[in-house]
Amino acid sequence: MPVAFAASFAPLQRQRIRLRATASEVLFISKNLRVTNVGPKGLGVVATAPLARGELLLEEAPLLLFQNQSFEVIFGDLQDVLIDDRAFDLWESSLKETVESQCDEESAALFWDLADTCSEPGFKTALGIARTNALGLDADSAGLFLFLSRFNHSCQPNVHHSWQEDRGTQVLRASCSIAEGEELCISYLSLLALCAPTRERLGEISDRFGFDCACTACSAGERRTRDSDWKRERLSQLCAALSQDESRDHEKSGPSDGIRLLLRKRIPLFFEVEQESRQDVEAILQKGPRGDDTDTSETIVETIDMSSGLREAMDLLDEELLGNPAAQALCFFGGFRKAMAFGRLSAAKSLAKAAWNATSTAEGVGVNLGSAQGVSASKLLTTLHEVLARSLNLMRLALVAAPALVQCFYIHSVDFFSWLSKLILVYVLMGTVCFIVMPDQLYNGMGMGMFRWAFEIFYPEIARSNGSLHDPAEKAIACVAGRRIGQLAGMRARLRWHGSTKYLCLTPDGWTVTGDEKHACSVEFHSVYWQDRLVPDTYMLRLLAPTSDFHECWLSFKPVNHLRYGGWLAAYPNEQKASPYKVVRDSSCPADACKLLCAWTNMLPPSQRSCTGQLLCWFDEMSEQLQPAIPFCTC
Ligand SMILES: C[S@@+](CC[C@H](N)C(=O)[O-])C[C@H]1O[C@@H](n2cnc3c(N)ncnc32)[C@H](O)[C@@H]1O
Repeated sequence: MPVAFAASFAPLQRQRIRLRATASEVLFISKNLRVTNVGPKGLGVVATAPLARGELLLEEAPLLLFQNQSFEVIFGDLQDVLIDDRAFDLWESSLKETVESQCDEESAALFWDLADTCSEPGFKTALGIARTNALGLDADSAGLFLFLSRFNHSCQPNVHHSWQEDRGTQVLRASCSIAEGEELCISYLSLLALCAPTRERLGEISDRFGFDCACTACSAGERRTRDSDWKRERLSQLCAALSQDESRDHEKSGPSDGIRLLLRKRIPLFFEVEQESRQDVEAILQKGPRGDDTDTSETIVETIDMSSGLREAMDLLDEELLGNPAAQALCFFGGFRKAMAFGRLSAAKSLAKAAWNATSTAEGVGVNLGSAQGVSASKLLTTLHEVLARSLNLMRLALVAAPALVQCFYIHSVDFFSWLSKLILVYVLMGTVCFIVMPDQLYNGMGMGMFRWAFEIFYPEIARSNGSLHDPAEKAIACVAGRRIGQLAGMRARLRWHGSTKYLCLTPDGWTVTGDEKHACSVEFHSVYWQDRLVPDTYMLRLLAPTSDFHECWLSFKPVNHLRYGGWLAAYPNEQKASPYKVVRDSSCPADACKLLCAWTNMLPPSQRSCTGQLLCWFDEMSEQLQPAIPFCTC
């Protein structure tokens, strides 16, 4: 029944979070991309300005989602049904009807404009367009994206695409530096399939996508192709060895930090170059690399130490896959797991960091905090809290000013020094009472960084703040978006002043202002290290404001002067000039918000930098349905 079939093509609902208010499903698009004719491949996307490695290029939600039966029929095991004319017609009209009835006019027109290399030349079918352009999202679903569909394939891709399930979008980032005028290509194949020899890749692309790949890697000369095939095979052996289960390594070789490569019997390239070494090579192939006769199986085993294996893998990745960060992340992650299994903690730590950095470059790991919407009870609480918080601020101000004011009445009746000493005494007493009664507000909200030592003695949990990575025994763990405050690195958020609908926005000249949601910029959390140690709960904030010249600059705080709290926020192109921010959730925060404190300003010498400071703004916890991001690339 066509109706039942139609229901299987579920066009995605409109995304709640939009970076650009357009009618299409494109949430972000770099202004440095252009769709143009790229020769025999048809249309393609080229860079109109140099692009940096890791730069965000596109974020797009699918126009159509193929799942369950529709996926199986068009891309999966049930494709055979389409050989039957009647079944083909039913599916074709069902997909057509879905496009026409459920997509807006502009999107439908763009859909019909997409390439169709599966149907007869000069004739387009909806199924042909879907097959030519849809991209696998996971093992049993695929999506059709209007802009992403213009990216051609390359076996040496310079753009990495990742499906970010929590946001329901494909995110594209440059995987290497890209020059102006260069074509931007993604890989339609998995990273593993990219390591196959050229002939196998060409076969797979032809079988699965119906075209002959004309990328630079596949159309290189015979010699270059052989060299490349050899390197890719070596790369896949290294990757396989790195991702192999560590427990098996232990069984075979006892605890060591070596990795065992299982080499297929093959004639390596140098064999053809150095004819005279033929006998040596044959001997090795017969007896294994060390010349022992123990391994008589089909494979040859080579054991190399992990660090040289990793270095070799990185070199090969640079040569063959332009230093693909997603592949790097997989290798580093494999290395990390091995290092953990071998008990090499410091190596594991740096490998985990390398894996995380590579993943951030490839995928910009993160989720968008968005704003908590539509819950009227929580809105009411928020408003109440806001009223209370403001009244409390007024009371604090009155309390701080009262002794000085009262004392002023007596200034004429006593000598100045006894008047001053009384005033100081009153303030010391007040400070002590506050230190006992409301220490967290005093420490976090009033810039008491210089008294950190006192807080560390009496209130270590406040000085450290909650949610820290460094105290696994901690009971009350503060979370934002389901993540501990110490683990926000890679996350993206939009900052909203608590209790208002005003967001952090950027002016064209790089200053921050408050504005409505439509103009809000996002920030990306980056961990802060001081003398190679992670500073707990503290992050550098990278601004994502694609339409501004200050896109991907760093948020920095500039105080008015040393005497007054307060200052300006601005975007700095240079990370060194930016200030870190500490995320805090203490008893003064309402249930759905955290505080963001400027952790230190660069005006202070490092020895005096503290983790407390000016209260800048609050940011809302994300709404429940968004999940934390996947920490490592899954390719
Ligand atoms: C998703 S579309 C890419 C955009 C398409 N070139 C266009 O004009 O809209 C996929 C089609 O582009 C062409 N294509 C993509 N990558 C190619 C490559 N490496 N070599 C040859 N053709 C390619 C093939 O015709 C393929 O079916």
